Amino acid sequence: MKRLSTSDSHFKTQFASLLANRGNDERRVVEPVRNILDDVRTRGDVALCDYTARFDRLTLTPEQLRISAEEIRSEAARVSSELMDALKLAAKRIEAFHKAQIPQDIDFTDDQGIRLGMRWTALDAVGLYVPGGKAAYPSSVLMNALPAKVAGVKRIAMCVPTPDGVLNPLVLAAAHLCGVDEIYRVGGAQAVGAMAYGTHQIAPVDRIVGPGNAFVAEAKRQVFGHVGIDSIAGPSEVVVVADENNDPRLVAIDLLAQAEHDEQAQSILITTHSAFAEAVGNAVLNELKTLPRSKIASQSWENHGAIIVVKNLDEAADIVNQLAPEHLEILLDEPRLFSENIRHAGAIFMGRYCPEALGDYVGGPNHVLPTSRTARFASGLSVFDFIKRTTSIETNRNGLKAIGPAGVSLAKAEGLDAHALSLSLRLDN
Ligand SMILES: NC(=O)c1ccc[n+]([C@@H]2O[C@H](COP(=O)([O-])OP(=O)(O)OC[C@H]3O[C@@H](n4cnc5c(N)ncnc54)[C@H](O)[C@@H]3O)[C@@H](O)[C@H]2O)c1
Ligand SMILES: N[C@H](CO)Cc1c[nH]c[nH+]1
Ligand SMILES: [Zn+2]
Repeated sequence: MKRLSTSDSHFKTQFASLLANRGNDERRVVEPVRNILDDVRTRGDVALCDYTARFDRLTLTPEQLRISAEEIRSEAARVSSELMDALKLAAKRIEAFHKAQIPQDIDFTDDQGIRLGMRWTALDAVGLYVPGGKAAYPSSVLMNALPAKVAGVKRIAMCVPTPDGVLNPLVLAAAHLCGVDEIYRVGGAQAVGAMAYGTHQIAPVDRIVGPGNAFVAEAKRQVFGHVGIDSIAGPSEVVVVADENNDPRLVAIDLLAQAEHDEQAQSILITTHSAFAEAVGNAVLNELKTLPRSKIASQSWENHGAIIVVKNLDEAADIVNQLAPEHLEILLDEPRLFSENIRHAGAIFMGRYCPEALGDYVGGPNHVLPTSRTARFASGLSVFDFIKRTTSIETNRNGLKAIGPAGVSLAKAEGLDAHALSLSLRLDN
């Protein structure tokens, strides 16, 4: 863990190294992923079965890649009613928030009498990647599937690795709840390749969404262009801005809630109070003694964690904007006031009773968010990832007469005679 203070003369250098230290180093996986994708393109399902045997220790025939309706039903039936109710509450809130995102079409006639429009259309087929290597993420099923459903996507295919062949009942229950029944037990780059290029068993999709490890992220990067993708998700991050009126233990736990995701996750505390910073640092070490995922969390905290003591909240806001974190918790008396100065963050959690974990599960907004400082230019998963725009122009002779001559001039200036004629012949008509 790095301790930084803006009063320190080395702060700029130390902070620069903190900023640089983000994202998966995907260079080491570029070649292996390229080979896997080529192999899936060439050998299709046979390659999928080979990689599933190698990485997930599961021997399958191509026909067994898809999880059957009976397996989905029987696994989902094993989920307790308490968990089922929790899934339903989460689904209801996520669905409602994403429904509120549906944008309006545009359709108006301008003062030259030309009718202009823009229409939103859902994608035909999308592929959801649901991570399943180190941990299973039923909540990510809801976060990926529900915006697609709300957008009106007709076909939703889902890939999830099942290490050692173990199905996760809650993952399947979540998929079932969202009406997703095309599910394949394939993970990693091979799953991304199958959804992008198609195999005999898995028809190709138009866009692939969902988080995953470095292999998944790099595979999405390599298939981009052939299909759409949502983003390249890196390791999880949280920045907590807290004053000394917080319980250090709660702040420590919030930092560890990100750290326990992944050894590469990053958790940063920003505070104006150095004694409080010290107390949180100690509380983190204390909590690590009992946390079940302490091995992952302590590596993350040790290598990527930081505590930054600032002189005032303006400095804190400036640092947050430079970090552009995936998640920002504001544990202050007036969180909304502080948030007004934040321009770059994937999602903001305001108030001492609003930890990031609330948004991971049941808040409503999506938990698939821009990482590795990409919140400077990107946003979290939403209905917009599953719809696209088509624009339209409609005019009669009068409208063409009003604006066509300017088009002729521009076409001639570009040396495009057919363009110019396409307009002028009609104007002369
Ligand atoms: N941003 C989010 O919303 C969000 C949500 C959930 C999870 N996550 C992140 O997703 C990631 C999940 O990673 P994971 O590993 O647990 O699951 P995963 O499903 O992403 O990856 C597992 C797959 O990786 C492949 N793989 C493993 N070792 C390989 C190797 N040596 N060569 C080629 N392929 C290999 C295997 O095919 C395996 O099936 C974590 O980093 C987690 O933090 C992010
Ligand atoms: N915090 C993760 C996104 O960065 C999402 C998640 C899923 N389950 C728990 N957390
Ligand atoms: Zn989380």
